[in-house]
Amino acid sequence: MTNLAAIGPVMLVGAGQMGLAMAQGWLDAGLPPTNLVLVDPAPGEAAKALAEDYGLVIHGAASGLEPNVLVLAVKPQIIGPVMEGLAPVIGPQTLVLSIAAGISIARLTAGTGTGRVVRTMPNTPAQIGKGITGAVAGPDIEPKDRAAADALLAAAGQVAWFDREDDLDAVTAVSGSGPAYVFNLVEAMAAAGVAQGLAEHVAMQLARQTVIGAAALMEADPTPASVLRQNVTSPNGTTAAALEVLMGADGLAPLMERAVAAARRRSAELGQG
Ligand SMILES: NC(=O)C1=CN([C@@H]2O[C@H](COP(=O)(O)OP(=O)(O)OC[C@H]3O[C@@H](n4cnc5c(N)ncnc54)[C@H](OP(=O)(O)O)[C@@H]3O)[C@@H](O)[C@H]2O)C=CC1
Ligand SMILES: O=C(O)[C@@H]1CCC=N1
Repeated sequence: MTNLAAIGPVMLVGAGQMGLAMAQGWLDAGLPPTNLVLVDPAPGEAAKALAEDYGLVIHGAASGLEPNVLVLAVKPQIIGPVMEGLAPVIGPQTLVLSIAAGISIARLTAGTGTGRVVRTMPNTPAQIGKGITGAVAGPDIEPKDRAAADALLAAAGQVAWFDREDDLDAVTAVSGSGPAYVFNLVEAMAAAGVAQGLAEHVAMQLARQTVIGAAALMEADPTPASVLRQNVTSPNGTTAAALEVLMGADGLAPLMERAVAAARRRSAELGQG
């Protein structure tokens, strides 16, 4: 694996939720803080705290800096003008990584003036090195670019490369947005516990630790999720009663299918600008 220290200066444009989660992953994996520059015209408290902790500089604009890797972590809605403003710092040495939902390689190439682009879709568990990122290489990506991109993305967790760019909208809908579905599951389980008479804080403790425990069990044990589910399900017991509802014709599977389809549609729409 490429040593992160060997990658050279990395410029993160957009020090928001996802950009900072990735930055934390890179720093934890050995990117020297002196090789990381943040660009954000109005950095929030979390960006300021990270900068303070690691001695990072936050620039209001990118002028004058020449990164080897430029990471676009702004909202898709403003990426056009942001790319225009970055023209002075993008040179032949610059590898561009975008994490913006829906923004195609064609738009990234046109906007940055380089085909050395990688379109990616990470997720927020990147912050603790447990994310998963989907990635598609642009037209002028060479093996050394791909290795550098892979090293940065791997610092945030697993990396899955795709040949078909279209797949990235589906990746966005499953794993990019996916952590929110799991957090919403915790909220729903806690609310259901309250409806059954539990105190709110106890219901939340039970729901949260159940999801944490189940995720940790999946990480420790490669047994398929369906078998882990069956291991909980005593014949004719309480879990079977609940799963009859959850796995029914109008249960979780069709609901999740609709939710993921909606996210995929939105990803495609964001790409239209
Ligand atoms: N959040 C997530 O889980 C994921 C997000 N993404 C993608 O990451 C990108 C960022 O999303 P997210 O982190 O959620 O959004 P945030 O709003 O948290 O982060 C975007 C950051 O960019 C800043 N910003 C605004 N204008 C500029 C500018 N001109 N130059 C530099 N920075 C600027 C924003 O500042 P201000 O708040 O002041 O506008 C904000 O701090 C999006 O494209 C999204 O699709 C991808 C995967 C997962
Ligand atoms: O909600 C969004 O649009 C971004 C992309 C994936 C997760 N968050």
